[in-house]
Order: sequence, then C-alpha cells, then structure tokens
Amino acid sequence: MTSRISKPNTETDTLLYQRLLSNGNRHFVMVAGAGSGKTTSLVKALAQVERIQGPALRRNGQGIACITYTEVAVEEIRGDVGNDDLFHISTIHSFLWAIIKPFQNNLRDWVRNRLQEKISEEQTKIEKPRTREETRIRAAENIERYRRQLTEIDSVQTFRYGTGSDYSNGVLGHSDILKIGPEFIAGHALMKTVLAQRFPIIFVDESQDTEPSFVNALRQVASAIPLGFCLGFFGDPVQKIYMQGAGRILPEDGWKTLEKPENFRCPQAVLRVINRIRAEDDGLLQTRGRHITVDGSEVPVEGSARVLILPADDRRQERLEEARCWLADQDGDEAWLEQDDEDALRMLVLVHRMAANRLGFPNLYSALNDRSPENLSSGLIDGTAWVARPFISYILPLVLARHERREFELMRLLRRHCPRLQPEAMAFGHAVGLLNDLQEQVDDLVAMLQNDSNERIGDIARFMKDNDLMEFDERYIKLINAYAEAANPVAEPAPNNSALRFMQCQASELWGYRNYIEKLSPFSTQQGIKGAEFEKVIVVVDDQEGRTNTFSYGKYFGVTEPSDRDLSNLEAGKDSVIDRTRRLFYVCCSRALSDLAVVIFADDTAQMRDAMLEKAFFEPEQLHVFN
Ligand SMILES: Nc1ncnc2c1ncn2[C@@H]1O[C@H](COP(=O)(O)OP(=O)(O)OP(=O)(O)O)[C@@H](O)[C@H]1O
Repeated sequence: MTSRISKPNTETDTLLYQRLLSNGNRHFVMVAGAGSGKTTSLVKALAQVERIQGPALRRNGQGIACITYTEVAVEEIRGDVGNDDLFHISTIHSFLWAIIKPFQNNLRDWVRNRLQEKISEEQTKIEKPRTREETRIRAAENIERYRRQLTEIDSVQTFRYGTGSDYSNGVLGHSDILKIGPEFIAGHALMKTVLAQRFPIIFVDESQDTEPSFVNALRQVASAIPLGFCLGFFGDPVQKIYMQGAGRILPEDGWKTLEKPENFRCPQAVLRVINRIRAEDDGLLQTRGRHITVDGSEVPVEGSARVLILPADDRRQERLEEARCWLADQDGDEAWLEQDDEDALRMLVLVHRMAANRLGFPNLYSALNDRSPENLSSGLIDGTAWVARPFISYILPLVLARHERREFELMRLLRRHCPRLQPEAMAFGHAVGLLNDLQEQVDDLVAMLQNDSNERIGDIARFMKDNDLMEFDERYIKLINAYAEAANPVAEPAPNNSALRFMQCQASELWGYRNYIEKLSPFSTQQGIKGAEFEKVIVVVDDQEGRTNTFSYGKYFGVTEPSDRDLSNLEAGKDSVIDRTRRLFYVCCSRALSDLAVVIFADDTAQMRDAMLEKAFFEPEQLHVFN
C-alpha cells in the first residue's frame, strides 16, 4: 500500500482545508473518477483537522467519523491515519451499530414492530385467493415462528449485532442495522443533536454505494444543524456497484461541490483503457496518470493493459495458471505468479464460488451457500458461520501449530478450548499423562486433516467431541449426532440441511477455505476491492461460472443477447445489467498501479476477440487468444 498521507496537496485539497476551517456552512460533496485521490484528500483532511482542531475536540470528548463501505477500505484508511482514537473509522454497519447500541429499549420495540410487520405480510399471503397451498402452509409456519419470537424477545437481556438476524437470541443482522440506524436518526431530533455533538465532522467515503436512507438521514442532520457540523461525501457515481447505492449525491443549497480531474494511480496504458470504458458512461476524461521519480524528475509510468481470451472449458483452473505463467514469461516478471504478497497481485473474481472452485473448497462453499439460511451464507464469506467457527478459530490453528512445532501456541489453544485442561478437570488427574495423551490425539488430528485424508468434516468434529478436545454447544452436538446417523450424503441442497452438508464435506476442503477467509490467497471478489489498489491486477471474466442476475460480461461485451427486460430497461433509460457490469469493470480495471490483465473465459474465443475489437477498450495488439 502506498502512503496517501504524504502525497502533495492538490488545489482541491487546499479548497477542502479552507472549507473545514471556515465558520460558515461547511458541508460538501467531492466527486471525481477512479484513482483521483478522493480517499487521499479524505485522509489528508483528517490529518489536518487533527493538527488544528484535535486538542479541542479531544477535550470535548468529540471525534471525527469516517464511514466507508468495506472492511478492506476501513483498513486502507486506518493504514494511513493510524489508530488515533480521535478518528472513528468504520463500515456503515458498525457506525450505525455504535450509535444505536445504547438504545436497547428502542431496539426491543423495533424488533417487536418488525415481527408484527412480518406477521401481517405472511397473513396477507394467506388471505390472497390465488396463493398456492404450499405457500400458505409455509406462511402459517412462519407466523407461528414469529409469534414465538415475539414472546422470546422479552427475555433477551441485550441485543447484539451479528451477521444474520436471530431475534430470539438477541441478534440483529446486517439488514436490520441498515434499517434501524437511519430510522432512528431521521425519527429523533435528539439523536441528530447527539450525533452532531459526538461527531462534529462526518465523512462518507464511497458515497455512491451508501444506502440512500442513510444518506438522507445524514442530510437531515446537516439541515437541522447547518453550522458547527460538517458533512462531507466522497464518491464516484461510475463506481456504484451495489444495486441499493445512492449513486450521485446531489448537493443541497450552500453545499460545495469539489472536483478532481487527475488520476494519480493508473499507468498510461491502464488510464487509456479506463477512459474508454468511462466514455460509454458519463464521459469523464481523466488526465495525468501515475508518475514516478527517475533521476530526480517525474516521469509517467507506461505500464501494460492486456486481454487474454481462453476457452470456457473444464480446464479453467489450469488455464488461469497457464495464463499467469505466460504473462510472467512475456514480462520476465515472476510477480505474476505471486501467491502471498497482498499488494503485489490480486485476481478479481466475480463471485466467491469461482475462488472456492479454484482454491479447492467447492462443496463446502455450496453447502453453506446454496439455498442456505442467511446466517450461514453471509457467515461463510467472513468465516463467522457457526458451523465453521470451531474450525477457523481453534481446530485448524491447533493442527498448524502442531505441524509447525509451535508448542507454545499449541498449549495456549488447548488451555483455552480443551475442557480436559481446565483447572477443575486438572485437579483430579495426572498432568504428565494427560499432556502425553493430548499430544497423541493432536497428532491423530494432524493426520486426519492431511490433504490426502478421506475424513469428512463431521469425522473431525466427532473426534473432537469424543476425545473431549473441545466443548460444543447443544446445537453443535445435535449436528454431530445427525451426521453420525445420516447414512447417505445429502443430495439436494435445502435450507434445513446446509449444516449437515457442511459436515459431509471432505475435511481437506477446510484448508482452501481458511486461506480464502484469512486472505492468504491472491483472490478477491470484484466488489470487495473497492478503494484498494495493487501493482498487478488480473480481472477474471467468466459468465458461466460466475452467473448472477446483477452482472453479465457477455451482455456488456455484446456476445450474449440482452433479455427483453434488459432491452426495456435500456429503452426507458433505467439502470441496466449492462450499465452495472460496465461500472464493475471500470472499478476492477482502475485498481492497477502497474499492470492490468483481463482474462476472459469465452465459449467462442474468436467471437469474443471480435467483440473486444469492436469495443476498442484495449489496443488490438494487446488482445491474445489461446485455444
Ligand atoms: N496528490 C497526489 N499526488 C500523487 N499521488 C497521489 C495524489 N493523490 C493521490 N495519489 C495516489 O493516487 C492513488 C489513488 O488515490 P486514492 O486511492 O486516494 O484515489 P480514490 O479517488 O479514492 O480512488 P478510487 O475511487 O479509485 O478508489 C494512491 O496511490 C495515492 O497515493
């Protein structure tokens, strides 16, 4: 990661400082293209405020809030400004949660109303004459569940924030927080005052993808408190990649619009490509490009931008590796083969499933994703799914510690998790014998989790339970028993068998999964890398493997027929799958600091080449077809 804070000031930075220090209306919208230094302006402004107003703000117990879209982006900003607690840098969700958490009674009321609302929705389904019998039965079951939850929430002590909602156990999910936060801010005058007092400056980065309801709630705070409070949005409408994002933020009267014409990140070859991509959208043409200092003078970096078109057959994984070898060979640059260095190379895939296939955990992915409950599917992505947690936080680290002979870590993990090492259990036993037994069992575990082992995840869980190596909760014990009793592998995914399907996966799949969530692999999703930058970027385009309703590279490049719905959206000037895919492609291509390669898997490689020639984003000699 390059340090943003030390970059020279631009004219816009100076305008922004002046605005922040003024006594009048300080609200603003900064809008500019990729790599134009919006986040840089943001972190420099944070540092400037800290220098000038920091002591006073600290004395008053106040802070500066900086809200952005992904954890990656939070880390990027933290990397620049450090961990100064004057700055409250967070994702939208954690920001909202920090604000609403103290209002526990209001949260309980909200959940009660939400459940009543859900009951009425299900009731309406039942009452509709054309509703199918099956749906009616399911709706009745849901009503019963919601009614039960209504009684259970009364005994919830405190509500917490988790990945998926589980009201009975006091857990509010991502989507709840996004609803509650803006509602609370917009609906309570006191909340607005408290918010502005606690954070006299609120910056929102990646504002194009921020929930409109949250943007509106903040607008309301800004109108209610025109002076002494500063609301600043930083964004680029052409980088909006989430359906629900606010897009372009229109300034209110008195707000200032700040623009930045240059791109500081991309080398010339990439800048030409992204300018051509953008020409089909708002036509903004960025200038300059990345420069480096050579012999004391600033020179532009040329970089590279290539397209590799490969057949979409069942050898994709090998073909991607071959493509990387080809690039390394062409450039005489081994960095194309990089596996570990996060900043050197990133391969951007459209959906997590593509990474799962390539990293060797396709079944585990399918078990927790396909038709699975929301808490498992979202927990799959960040490693917090309850079925996976013991493996990620204890079992795999234990095996690694043993394998790598890190005895201290091994003991630390066992002391923390193994019931046999708890003081009350130790009081009656023979410590040396116990430790020897434990060592042997951990060795067995290492063998069971080897790549060529045939053990299933459920076998590992049973081993842990039978040998009292870990304390499982009741839900997990039920699952282990269900695994032991299930004679055959589950064939069809269904919401109630995801956890069992997870148990039935090969245990060795856990390693690829761990690499993925611990970010030890060079893969990221195309949506997950907003705000970030890497020396080399490989954008993997594969419509077959990464089928989604939201994006279609085939339609965007013109090799897949648009549907009637796409055509009518286009005709009506509505946001279409083509617009969305273009914006995603723009975001991906604009991440490269030096070299960009777009690897396209195509059914018909010649047709794809023609389509890319027609689009004319890349120089014709930079299109390479491999059959
Ligand atoms: N004034 C500047 N002079 C030189 N380099 C700069 C300047 N401003 C930003 N940069 C560099 O340009 C790159 C892009 O900056 P930054 O990430 O802030 O842009 P951004 O507009 O937020 O990008 P995006 O919207 O594409 O995520 C970074 O490597 C940053 O260090």
